[in-house]
Amino acid sequence: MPKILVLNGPNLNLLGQREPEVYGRATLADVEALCRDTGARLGVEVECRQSNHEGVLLDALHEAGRAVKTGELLGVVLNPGAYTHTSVALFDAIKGAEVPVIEVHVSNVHAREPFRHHSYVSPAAAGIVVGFGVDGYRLAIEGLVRQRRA
Ligand SMILES: O=C1C[C@@](O)(C(=O)O)C[C@@H](O)[C@@H]1O
Repeated sequence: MPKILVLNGPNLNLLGQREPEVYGRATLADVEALCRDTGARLGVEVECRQSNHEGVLLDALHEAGRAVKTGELLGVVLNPGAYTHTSVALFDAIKGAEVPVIEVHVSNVHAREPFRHHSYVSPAAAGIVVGFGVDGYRLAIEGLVRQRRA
């Protein structure tokens, strides 16, 4: 069965308790269950990982790039959290590993503080889903599967 990696970055382990007026009440476990259910409906296995460490995210993207080349992985659904707005290294990893990435943000970053308006990840992304709450993960998985099966 083809696979998708759902990769969550810093502070997303706090979903559900973290600023619920911005991010809602769903926990990371809820999000991961939603992702696995979405994958099951589409005939895709979903692996979920979360890290608060930039280097761990980079290593996961490099590994994902290798798995895409062997045909084992379709791509990555990535919520880079605050690294979205700071990390040239994430941009370089996505480009360098040649991994199809759908960037997801739970909140509408463009309606928030100006420092959230710029993303280093977006120019390297194959698609972007912003502002749909945690349902954005479902939309991103559906979009990635459609893109990769087209
Ligand atoms: O950690 C996050 C979460 C976020 O990526 C989102 O999902 O809305 C938006 C980022 O600006 C923020 O730093």
